[in-house]
Amino acid sequence: MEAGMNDSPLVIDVTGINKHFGDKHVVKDLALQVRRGEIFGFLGPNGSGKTTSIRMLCGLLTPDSGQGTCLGLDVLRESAAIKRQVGYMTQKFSLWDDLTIGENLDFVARMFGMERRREAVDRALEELGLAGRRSQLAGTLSGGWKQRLALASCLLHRPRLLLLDEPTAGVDPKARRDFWEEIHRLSAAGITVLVSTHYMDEAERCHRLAYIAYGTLLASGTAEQVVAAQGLHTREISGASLHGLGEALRGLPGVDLVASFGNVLHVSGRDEARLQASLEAFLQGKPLEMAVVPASLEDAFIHLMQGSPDPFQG
Ligand SMILES: Nc1ncnc2c1ncn2[C@@H]1O[C@H](COP(=O)(O)OP(=O)(O)OP(=O)(O)O)[C@@H](O)[C@H]1O
Repeated sequence: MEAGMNDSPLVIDVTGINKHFGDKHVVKDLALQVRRGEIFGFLGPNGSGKTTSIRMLCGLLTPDSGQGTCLGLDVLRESAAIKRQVGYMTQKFSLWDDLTIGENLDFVARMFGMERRREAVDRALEELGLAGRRSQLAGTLSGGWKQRLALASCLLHRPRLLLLDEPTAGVDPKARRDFWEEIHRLSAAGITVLVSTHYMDEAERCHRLAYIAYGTLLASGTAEQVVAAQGLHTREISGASLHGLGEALRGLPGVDLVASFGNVLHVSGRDEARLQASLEAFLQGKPLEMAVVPASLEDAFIHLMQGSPDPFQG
């Protein structure tokens, strides 16, 4: 978290939030506090309730139970007012391909019933570096520029809270980096950002993050805190042939998880002495090397995931 952010007012402050769809309990007792200007990441497997949580926080979906505020407004009773004050970028943001960039923004401004639309559209174009492309058809933009336009649309009505649902899915690395620079600029200007992602590098760019699996928030904090809370000790195994090694290592005493990272394996466990003893015995005489490395955020997430069986399966 940035220096001083601990004193910033809470923009999201909810507890005991629940949501069911039929007999599926998809968000369970969610408690979340996010401060002004913070970039807060939501991570977790598909179907774990990230989108549903975001939709409840921005007033698009009413929780079955719970309490709290978003932007100082009651999440159960004042959802319409919340909706007007947040910017929400959905997973499959939609633009009108056969309208120009300027027309797309003007259309959104009309939907929000904004006054001085021209001014707002000009400002949005300027702020996101789209001014030179005002007359270009949205359908001709690359993925990265489309996403930039979608972000500009969400910002038109000057929201104080941005909710971004997997905003960079399918966008190339350069465009993803630019997008995150923009998110950090917005954060520095006091806009709070709640963002869901499956990318580890993006998780590390958040001030704080939460890991959700099957509706339950399993961990939250800075990336360092989330990793530390898992209490993992990690060894990196490298060598000429790692083929089949993962399977052989899983199940050894002291080995809680094995994860491949390119040409190396991360082998982790909570009991360092048992992990070390098992690996030393296993590796003896084999053309493999072992090094002590810090557990990564991905190791921590895999560990969290392993401890959380999918209640909707079998
Ligand atoms: N409107 C709905 N009606 C019924 N079930 C729903 C509805 N919306 C979501 N669900 C179910 O709720 C669960 C949580 O879905 P949600 O989209 O919130 O997960 P997610 O974490 O955002 O997943 P992903 O990473 O795939 O986007 C899933 O099992 C999903 O099928």
